Amino acid sequence: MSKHYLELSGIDMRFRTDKGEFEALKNVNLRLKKGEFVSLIGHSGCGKSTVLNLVAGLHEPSSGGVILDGREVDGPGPERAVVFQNHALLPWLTVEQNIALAVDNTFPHQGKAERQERVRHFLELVHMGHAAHKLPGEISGGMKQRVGIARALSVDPKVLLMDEPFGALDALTRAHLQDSLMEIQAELGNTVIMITHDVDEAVLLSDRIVMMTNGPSATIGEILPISLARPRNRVALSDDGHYHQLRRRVLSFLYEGHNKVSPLDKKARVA
Ligand SMILES: Nc1ncnc2c1ncn2[C@@H]1O[C@H](COP(=O)(O)OP(=O)(O)OP(=O)(O)O)[C@@H](O)[C@H]1O
Repeated sequence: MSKHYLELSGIDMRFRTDKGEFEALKNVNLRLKKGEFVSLIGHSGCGKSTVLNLVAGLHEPSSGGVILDGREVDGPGPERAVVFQNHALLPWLTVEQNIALAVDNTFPHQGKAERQERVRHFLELVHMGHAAHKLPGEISGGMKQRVGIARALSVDPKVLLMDEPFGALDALTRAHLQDSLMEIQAELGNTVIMITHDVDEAVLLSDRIVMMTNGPSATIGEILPISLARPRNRVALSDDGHYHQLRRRVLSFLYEGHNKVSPLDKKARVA
């Protein structure tokens, strides 16, 4: 068995299109330790969501494979929970019912009281206990995202996959959620892969930042370890020289050399 918790090996991903085959990814190799927080960053269209979808089991790679905790990923499953940018809550169910649906589906053999306790626990973890009986349409975008995170965590996933989870939020709400996520991560020790376009977010949250080259045939260009001590404080880091060096390294990867995207390319929207 691999000593790595999550392993992507030799992954190529080709899509069939009207114009023939399109090779989105070429030879992607990545290994995560249990409890590691890894961010994926790269220009729009380089293949970040494709990598996440492969780990989620939503795509099957053209070559190579994904192994999680010693088992090959061959389809979606509750041990790989996904948090999307647009939360994807069911609008006709309350906040509590949205989480209960996931819990009931994943733990059908647990008693009702135990399942209810689990739902409550994760609602409290994201500070949403007070809104348990509200509908998604009655809460803010940031609150919806908290519920989405609670729902994903409530099924005890082996890996949490986050696709730009805070991308649609205003800067202050985003900062609050990043802080909450760091607290939750410190408490639960989840293994996380997060896609982001935000360099500051990547440096603040990650143990490593995986920087992808531009497609087609995108691959991992560089992996940057983030050795900043935890817990991390955004205000203190704003005066930290090492933080700025790391930030600069990511910016230079994205905007210099072969990864540079023309300013005319409207798809380039890396912050
Ligand atoms: N089902 C598909 N069929 C054909 N091409 C696809 C499919 N899914 C993705 N692609 C292509 O693969 C490439 C990578 O797409 P992907 O969505 O993974 O990029 P991304 O880095 O997540 O982009 P963004 O940052 O804009 O969300 C793109 O060129 C995209 O058009």
